[in-house]
Amino acid sequence: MAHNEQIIAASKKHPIVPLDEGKAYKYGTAGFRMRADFLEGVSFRVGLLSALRSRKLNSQAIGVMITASHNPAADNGIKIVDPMGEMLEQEWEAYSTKLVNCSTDQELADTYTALAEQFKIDLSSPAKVVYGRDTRPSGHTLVGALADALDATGTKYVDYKILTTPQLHYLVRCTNTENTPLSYGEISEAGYYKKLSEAFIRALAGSKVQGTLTVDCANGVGGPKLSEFLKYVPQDVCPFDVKVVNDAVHRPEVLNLDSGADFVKTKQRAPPSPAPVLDARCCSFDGDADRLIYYYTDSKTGFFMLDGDRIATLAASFIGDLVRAAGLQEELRTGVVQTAYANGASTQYIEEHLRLPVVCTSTGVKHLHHAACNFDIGVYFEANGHGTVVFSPDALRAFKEKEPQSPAQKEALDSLAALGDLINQTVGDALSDMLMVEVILAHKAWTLKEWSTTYSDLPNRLVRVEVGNKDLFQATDAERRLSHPPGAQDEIDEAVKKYTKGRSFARASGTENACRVYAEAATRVEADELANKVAAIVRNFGSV
Ligand SMILES: CC(=O)N[C@H]1[C@@H](OP(=O)(O)O)O[C@H](CO)[C@@H](O)[C@@H]1O
Ligand SMILES: [Mg+2]
Repeated sequence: MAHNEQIIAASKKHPIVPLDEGKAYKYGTAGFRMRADFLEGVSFRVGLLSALRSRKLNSQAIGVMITASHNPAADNGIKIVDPMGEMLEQEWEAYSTKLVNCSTDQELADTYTALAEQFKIDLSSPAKVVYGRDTRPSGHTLVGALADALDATGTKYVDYKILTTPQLHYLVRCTNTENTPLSYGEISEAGYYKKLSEAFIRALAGSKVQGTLTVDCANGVGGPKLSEFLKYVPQDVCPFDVKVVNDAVHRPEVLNLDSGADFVKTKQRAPPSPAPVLDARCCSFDGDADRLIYYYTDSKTGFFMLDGDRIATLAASFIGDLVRAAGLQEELRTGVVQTAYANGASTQYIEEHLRLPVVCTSTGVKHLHHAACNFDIGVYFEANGHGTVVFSPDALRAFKEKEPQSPAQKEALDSLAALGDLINQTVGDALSDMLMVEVILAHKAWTLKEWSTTYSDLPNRLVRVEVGNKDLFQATDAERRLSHPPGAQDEIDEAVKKYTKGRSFARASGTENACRVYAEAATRVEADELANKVAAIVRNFGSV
């Protein structure tokens, strides 16, 4: 039977749920993400697209991750991962949207064939897809639909079952680099733990992690995976005292409930359970373990959060010092990538204190990742805790091959090489980022309080504004200004002018049906006032 007939037959088992009039499925910032009962047909169709993509890219393996990250338990989502573990190329997001929105099985099969023709894809060539899912119960049905699409298109596949999102990215890259000079690691979950634990010990280079680290896993997949990782850290060689909390994966209804990195960042407080312990070093993962936020509670000043901006500045400062100690500062360009949501004080600290260049990109990690790859060492984090550090092939080679002229230089080169292995090169990874932070704190012998004094955040406010049609709002200049509707940016500029250290911008959200307004200023009162004024401007322009 030709692919076409098989696709039509298999598709009947996984029909697409029609959306309300005028609505369509869309491959957004985080792939397709919505209530899980809409996603079975979507998953099937994503399977078809992944098969095409693999064949288009000379049979390299494509990844599919089934997760809705920090969303409520009833949601789920589907994301496609490109061969080096990076996010799906943007142009193909549109093709997947097109395939998913076909209204009949026949139209689906025809669109599949048309795409194959458009890209001159030989449908009899080999194709491979590897996939995993988070702990949501709906994941079962969704991988079933995915596998049916892969069978119908004669695609080989590996089901890695339950994984964190960054683990799947790791496995995709390992699969496609096996037996090459770029080999990224052993192609297994155990390989991931081995690589990270070995690099962690090397990067610590004898420094000791101080005290207990409490890790809130949002009752998601990060819990069991962190516990598994810890078995690979020999406590006699490397004492690492970790308390894993909120790891009730057997109770799907509590996933992301009052816990996790997104809760901590948006509510600006510690999870209520377990009860916060004064001065304890704590961090939170999100539901699929690709975001990380640190925090502590001080007896006098209360809750203090160290978010993505803080992690970026910590990493940039440490790595910048190592690059200088290794004598590589002329050879390798180090830089930091942020979005407009980064606190202005962090940007100033990086530029003026660390003397490193900062690039601002649009929201969404794929934009940051791309910009970070233009540096030899690119540190990127969104304020929400999603990010990583990417090293160019030149940088990795220099760490391994440069002849050290002194023991101190050798030590710096070894540390950089270890960080190159420790830090996930494919995507932000809560576990790997956490180990990086722990290494840096151990080397500096810093508590979270010491880390938090490097600079003071400007008071800021993020507001969500409901508007009739968010598409009226079009942004430019890395989303820092509005080009449409006409006149809106002039009014925002007028408002901002009145505030000391004032900065504010508005943009349409890429994940929700709303606009977001960010404002910061010298004082809390001014930041709130500015945010309210700009929100009022947006509301006004959005109501026409
Ligand atoms: C202000 C903010 O936090 N925006 C988030 C949010 O995007 P929006 O386009 O702002 O809805 O979701 C994205 C995907 O998770 C994340 O990358 C981004 O940082
Ligand atoms: Mg996530």
